[in-house]
Amino acid sequence: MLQLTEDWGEALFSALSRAGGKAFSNMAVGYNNVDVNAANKYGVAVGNTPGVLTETTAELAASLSVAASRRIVEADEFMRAGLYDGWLPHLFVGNLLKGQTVGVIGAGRIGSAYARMMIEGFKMNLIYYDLYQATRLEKFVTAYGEFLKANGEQPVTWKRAGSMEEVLREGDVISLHPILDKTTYHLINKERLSIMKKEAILVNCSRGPVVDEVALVEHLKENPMFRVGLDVFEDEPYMKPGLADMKNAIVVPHIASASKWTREGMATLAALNVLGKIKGYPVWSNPNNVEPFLNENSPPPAACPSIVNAKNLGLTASKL
Ligand SMILES: NC(=O)C1=CN([C@@H]2O[C@H](COP(=O)(O)OP(=O)(O)OC[C@H]3O[C@@H](n4cnc5c(N)ncnc54)[C@H](O)[C@@H]3O)[C@@H](O)[C@H]2O)C=CC1
Ligand SMILES: O=C(O)C(=O)CO
Repeated sequence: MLQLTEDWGEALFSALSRAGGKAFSNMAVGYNNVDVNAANKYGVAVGNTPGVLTETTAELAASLSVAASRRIVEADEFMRAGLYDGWLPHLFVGNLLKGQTVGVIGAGRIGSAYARMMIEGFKMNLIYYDLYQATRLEKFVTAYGEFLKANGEQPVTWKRAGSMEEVLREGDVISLHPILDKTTYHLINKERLSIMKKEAILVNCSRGPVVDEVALVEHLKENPMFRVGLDVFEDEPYMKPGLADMKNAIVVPHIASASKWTREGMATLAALNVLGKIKGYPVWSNPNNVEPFLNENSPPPAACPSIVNAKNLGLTASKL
């Protein structure tokens, strides 16, 4: 069972295979640290831990969105420094979320859960970009909009953007939730930052290299009302020079999945991936529904919860 901080490629899979190893599991849903082709070559099953991180990670993204919008960290530092002198009309004025547009790039499990939180919680309108249509999310926003309208409130709306640039231009708060691969490396760069609104909020709880962090530091310097909330960094555990000095950046150390329930669930799924393969179990048919593996009152199904290269290795799917 491995951490997402370890890079697994040809040399390690070859060594694992020579030692008789047949299975490996990341204790993470993202597996950009794993060379799956190399694992395929040596016949090693690669597990991950989907589903148990969804709400916890989305909640941190929502927390960063609110904290950045309302300048909570700056205000906290000001208070602790003994600088508060009494109420002032212009003290830490931030952005109202209600009625604004939330942009989501990568509307998969976490991106969709985050979108719902911002829509239900703050009545924001949605614009999203993904390679695939997020049908369930669209249906939810439509139904919620109708509910609000029936109650005499302004309905929320959704739009699937034809390009990422459309989201960047229109979003007031934009949260990044794609996987990291070569299509999403430096997805947010100097040019794309320049088309965002001057007072936009950018949140990244996906992977650090999705954002060109050097370009981001420059952008933060030039646009003091542009704010970011970052859980992940290009060269973890380090930050690019200058980022730590920026008042308009909130930075936390890759804690988006750090709730007790989630971390226990991740450990359980990772262990069951490996154990299941050793026992010769088939692969669970729906890795988006891993609840049956997490019930403390009944034994887990006789299956590996999530093996990402099951098809490549010709592993059988569970009929459960
Ligand atoms: N900060 C943290 O602690 C955590 C970070 N993560 C990161 O979040 C990622 C997403 O996790 P899930 O939502 O569970 O995965 P998911 O697979 O459900 O969602 C990823 C979405 O990104 C979309 N996508 C892929 N390439 C894209 C592109 N070029 N442009 C736009 N969208 C694209 C996919 O179509 C998919 O809908 C993970 O791969 C991981 O890297 C996940 C959990 C915790
Ligand atoms: O599961 C992941 O991808 C993580 O980043 C864990 O925090």
